[in-house]
Amino acid sequence: MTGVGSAIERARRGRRALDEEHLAALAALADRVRELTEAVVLTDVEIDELAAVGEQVEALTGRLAAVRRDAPPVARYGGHGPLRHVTNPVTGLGNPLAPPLTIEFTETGARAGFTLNHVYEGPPTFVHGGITAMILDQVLGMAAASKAVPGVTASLELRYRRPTPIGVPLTVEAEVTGSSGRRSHAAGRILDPEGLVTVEAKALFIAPQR
Ligand SMILES: CCCCCCCCCCCCCCCC(=O)SCCNC(=O)CCNC(=O)[C@H](O)C(C)(C)COP(=O)(O)OP(=O)(O)OC[C@H]1O[C@@H](n2cnc3c(N)ncnc32)[C@H](O)[C@@H]1OP(=O)(O)O
Repeated sequence: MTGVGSAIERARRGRRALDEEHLAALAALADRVRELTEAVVLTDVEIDELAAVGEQVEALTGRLAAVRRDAPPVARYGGHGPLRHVTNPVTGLGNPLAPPLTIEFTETGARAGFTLNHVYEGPPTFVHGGITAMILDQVLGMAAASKAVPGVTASLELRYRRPTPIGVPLTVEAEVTGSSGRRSHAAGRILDPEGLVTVEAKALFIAPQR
């Protein structure tokens, strides 16, 4: 077996699934680490306190790393449905880097409401463009996977129309615009609280060959 498709399938099959209780505990830990990350970004404590907290965090990292998996786990959310990648950097409940977004499927695609804090800041008071690109890639990809053919991103085109603000409710939405064979096309956008488009995206997803 060669090719990206079989590599993805082999990797998924080899991952150990978490039960609901374990997933809930991992998600709670990831939430605490999100709070820690925001506290690091905004802290104004003295240098000695920074060093002291750093030592404590190092000790906690050692406790978690004491028993390691070879690769991140998968789980069925709510104990049913498909195996999900619980450490996806956009939606993963178990990944502190993920905001995380809860994506709903719509008639034509997918959408999510979310708010980003200063951890995701690029230009002062605005979201980093790489972060909005990552979110759009994921949501367009999920729209394509649910309404057309699941695939990896072959191209992603972005238009940054206005800055995306930090700390306010945002919406991301995507719809499938076409599909043929192994290819799915999707379009989407991020909207600010007034409904103004901040970033527009178009993407092509291709189902990898086995
Ligand atoms: C088991 C499956 C699971 C899949 C998973 C599902 C996940 C459920 C959704 C979750 C949502 C995730 C959303 C985030 C998804 C990432 O972030 S994926 C990570 C980023 N992307 C990558 O790493 C992809 C890297 N690239 C590749 O692996 C390969 O280039 C690809 C895209 C699989 C294509 O390779 P290939 O199958 O060998 O392609 P090839 O036969 O050359 O081309 C096929 C056709 O597409 C066209 N094409 C290829 N590339 C392009 C392009 N960039 N632009 C235009 N046309 C192109 C070709 O011209 C060709 O057309 P035809 O000749 O058929 O008319």
